[in-house]
Amino acid sequence: SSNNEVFHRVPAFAGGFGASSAKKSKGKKSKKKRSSIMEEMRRPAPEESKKDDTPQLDRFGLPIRTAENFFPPLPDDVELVPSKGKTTIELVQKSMSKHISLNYDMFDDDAVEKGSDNRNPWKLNLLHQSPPVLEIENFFTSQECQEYKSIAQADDVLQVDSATFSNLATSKRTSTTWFCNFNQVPTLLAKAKHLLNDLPLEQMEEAQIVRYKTGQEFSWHYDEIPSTQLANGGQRIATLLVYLNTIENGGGTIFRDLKDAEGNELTMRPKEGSALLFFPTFADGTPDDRTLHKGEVAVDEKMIAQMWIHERKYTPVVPEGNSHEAARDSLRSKEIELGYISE
Ligand SMILES: O=C(O)CCC(=O)C(=O)O
Ligand SMILES: [Fe+2]
Repeated sequence: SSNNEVFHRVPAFAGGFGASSAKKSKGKKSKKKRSSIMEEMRRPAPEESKKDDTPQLDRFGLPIRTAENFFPPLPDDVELVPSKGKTTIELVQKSMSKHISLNYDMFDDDAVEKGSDNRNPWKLNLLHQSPPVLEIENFFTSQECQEYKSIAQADDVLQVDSATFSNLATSKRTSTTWFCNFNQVPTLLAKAKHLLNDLPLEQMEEAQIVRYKTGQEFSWHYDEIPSTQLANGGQRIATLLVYLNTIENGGGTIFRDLKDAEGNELTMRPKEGSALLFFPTFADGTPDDRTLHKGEVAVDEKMIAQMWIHERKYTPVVPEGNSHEAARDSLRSKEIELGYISE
């Protein structure tokens, strides 16, 4: 199909590694050891062993991991500072001190984009202070959202391979992912570059468009990359995702350990054109375990465009032949069109 020149539709397991740092592994190990002994002690006598509520144990006698029990709780002394009150650019900048730089000059004191006369301005909402989680309202126009949805929906040829959960996996992802060629998504590239203070194109991972149909989800995970797989571009220092439609029920992006200003589990409800920006690791590549999150089970169909930002130059791996270089011209045209640079 000619669509294959534009993007490839691939099984949904790629992206979102559900990784764990050395620190987490240690915590997990001691936890599992403890519960293993507990399980041994509670093991039913042989004549009872057919009961349905017998815990499922693996060949080491450890409880079988599920997406819900795999991730250890954060230590009690970890810093968590929810957002209170209204967002100012000063507060955003302060909360971002250990992270990739934003283009602070483009915003006024109230974190509203300056001088965007005839369109809805970008507006930063600091959803959480430490770790920082930001919403960027009006990141995409409605028309841009439609355009990006159709990039994915144009491909009706290849089969979807969805469920990817096994005992060995830490996370379950049942959505469908389309990997875009850089030269097909100049708006996303130009806007990410502009927001992230002229971020080099080479640090951007392949853009993805993800669709969740009713009942589909991406369970708890970290966006960081496993420590054994950092050769290509190092860590993911930022996650940028753009919601392509507004959703009333289900499909939120939820952070397990973060609270909103009212004390509820921090949940971003998908809003057409809004972007969510958060940081799987600090700018130096140290994982930030506080950003454990999930894409909640969708009720209404949900679509997002997303991109991860790397520490260093990243070499694209999909689709075949994809390159940053091939996107230079379309990116430049888009930057001129959006008024980010002059001709
Ligand atoms: O769909 C969402 O709300 C979150 C997606 C996500 O966390 C991911 O793709 O890594
Ligand atoms: Fe994620």
